[in-house]
Amino acid sequence: MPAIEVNNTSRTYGKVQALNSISLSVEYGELFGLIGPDGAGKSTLFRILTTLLLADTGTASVAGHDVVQSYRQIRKEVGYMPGRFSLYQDLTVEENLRFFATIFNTTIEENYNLIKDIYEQIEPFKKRPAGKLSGGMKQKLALSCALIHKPKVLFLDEPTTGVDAVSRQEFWDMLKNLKEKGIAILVSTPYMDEASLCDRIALIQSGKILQTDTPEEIVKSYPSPLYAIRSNNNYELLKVLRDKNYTKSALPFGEYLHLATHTSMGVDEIISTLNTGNYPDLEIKPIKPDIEDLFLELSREV
Ligand SMILES: Nc1ncnc2c1ncn2[C@@H]1O[C@H](COP(=O)(O)OP(=O)(O)OP(=O)(O)O)[C@@H](O)[C@H]1O
Repeated sequence: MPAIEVNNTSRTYGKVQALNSISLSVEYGELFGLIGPDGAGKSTLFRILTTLLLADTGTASVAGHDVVQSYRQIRKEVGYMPGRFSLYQDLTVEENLRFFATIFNTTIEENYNLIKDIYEQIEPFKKRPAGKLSGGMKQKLALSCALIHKPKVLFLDEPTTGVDAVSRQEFWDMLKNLKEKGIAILVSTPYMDEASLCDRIALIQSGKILQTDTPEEIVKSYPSPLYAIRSNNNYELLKVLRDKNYTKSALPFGEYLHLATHTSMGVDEIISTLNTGNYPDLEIKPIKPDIEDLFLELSREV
């Protein structure tokens, strides 16, 4: 039986359809990413799976227990790191951890093995109030607190939002170690670059899952030839490209434009359609799509 199973789950808030018939399953030892922008419905799904919110329709089970009938059992067996860290700001690092251990009827010592690698990094600051920690340290403490009762399933809602790049990388390394211990991990993120660090991902937008697969397969399913283009006037170039009949989509991506074409074209062929005098430093190269390209492609179809 999967660690998490969701079948046709929907939830509305008034007129807002936050989740629209979501289905997914996550195995033990799997790191599963829920990838989507703000407002996609990620937190709503987390709240349903951690038994804090009821779905309107559909069924879901976590660690083999139904989220409605066996909510007490689920609360004992899962760890949850909500979007905004759930730490007590006035309590010290050590007091926070002891508090979470106590409410789950355990001790720091009993499960120290599971959090050792993470907690060791913040232990030098154990007398510091949680409110005075950096973002990266808060994140490590929140993860330690979510793990202290040895959960079978871990829910992490945007754990890396607002955390510096080095801490983000360290955090993903920690998740890899945890899944190797057999814990199922459902993690949400708005950062597309983090998607490739998951075993499988679901792309979610406006309450709907657009696609579920491994990051590699998701990227492979991108349907068009793709080029990165840069010039001294990307704004105008974007408008020009969007008017070409070979263009399927043209979108800004940092300092480049990503151009998807209906059929495969040589770089020279594309250049020959542009008034190159207007773009003295034009640069164009075929590229492999990444998850963000696919996400935007799928979003266009919704
Ligand atoms: N309590 C609520 N009352 C009304 N609407 C809500 C409530 N909670 C969420 N929503 C709406 O439901 C939709 C999904 O929100 P949700 O918080 O699940 O998304 P999210 O992907 O987690 O994004 P975020 O990171 O912004 O929280 C959004 O349109 C949001 O405005």
